[in-house]
Amino acid sequence: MIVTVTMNPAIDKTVEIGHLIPGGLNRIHKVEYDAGGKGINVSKTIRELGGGSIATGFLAGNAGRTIESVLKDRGIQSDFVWVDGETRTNTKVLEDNGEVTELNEPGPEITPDQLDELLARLEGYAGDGVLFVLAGSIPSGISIDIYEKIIRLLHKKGAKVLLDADGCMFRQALDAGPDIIKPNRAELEEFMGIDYRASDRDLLKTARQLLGKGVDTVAVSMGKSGAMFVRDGYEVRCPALNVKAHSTVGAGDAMVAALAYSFDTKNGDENTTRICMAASAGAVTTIGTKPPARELVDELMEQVIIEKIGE
Ligand SMILES: Nc1ncnc2c1ncn2[C@@H]1O[C@H](COP(=O)(O)OP(=O)(O)OP(=O)(O)O)[C@@H](O)[C@H]1O
Ligand SMILES: O=P(O)(O)OC[C@@]1(O)O[C@H](CO)[C@@H](O)[C@@H]1O
Repeated sequence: MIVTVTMNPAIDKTVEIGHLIPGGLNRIHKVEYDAGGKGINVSKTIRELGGGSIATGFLAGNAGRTIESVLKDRGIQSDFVWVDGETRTNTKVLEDNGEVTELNEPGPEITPDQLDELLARLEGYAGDGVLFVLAGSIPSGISIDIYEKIIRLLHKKGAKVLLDADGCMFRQALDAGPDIIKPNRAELEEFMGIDYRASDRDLLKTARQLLGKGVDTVAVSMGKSGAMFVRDGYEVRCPALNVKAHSTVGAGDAMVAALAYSFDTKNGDENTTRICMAASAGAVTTIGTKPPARELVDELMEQVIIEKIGE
């Protein structure tokens, strides 16, 4: 069983404009709305891949009701804690050259009781064979060590955790030894404390260090430069697939979904790598943060090139 946890869901409003003029009048020629937030995107992609998950986290207001109904229409079970206020709307400004400017809102305020309610629900789902996906930012009212706390809580119950978080939350959560992580290049560079572009060798070295902290699998996503997958006895790098990019937002979530789906279906290392590369490339071809279709993922899996790395 997979449970996705989105503490801070969002309606993603993708607006397409020719070229963004900061400080000027920008006319939008297309608008697209999606039920988003990282864990929710993961649930949507798992569904497309043919798997199932329970989506949980916090929802609020009309935007929250819209998200809940989108999930229902897609056949995704949801169990959110309802809070006051309004789930955020995140605006993604997509220019003709493919560049995306993201304007992400902070999200509603969460009270200690509401957080306790979510933790109780997570504990209720936890057990052997259950994978929790903790993904994305946290709304106000919640401290940055929350992912660390949740990982410890879930591990006590025998569950596994896939973490996709950035900054301090990523660093702090590592102390609890998440089982699978998917940092992108920038997140890993920040973790390494470097302000230059890390080489593959640097990234590999850091990924190996993370394995030493109790992490079982590290997937480093590197945008159009591809990805690296590192676990004990399996170290590979894959160039990105050649696809017609529309919006890269959510590509990382599709990779997380493929990792979770692979864990749940006990896919081997090579198949996991293939489906991760294919699902993430497929997500790049879709409008807004829509998941890639399974048929496309199957086609793209054939094109994945897996290069062994390591010394
Ligand atoms: N232009 C592209 N062409 C092909 N594949 C791509 C492209 N951009 C991203 N990908 C695929 O998607 C994966 C994830 O991308 P990226 O590293 O940008 O994730 P991310 O930063 O976590 O994204 P997000 O937070 O927006 O979901 C890459 O490892 C790659 O496989
Ligand atoms: O503000 P966060 O939680 O870090 O990221 C939220 C978000 O940008 O992530 C998804 C894409 O990965 C979008 O659906 C959503 O708007």
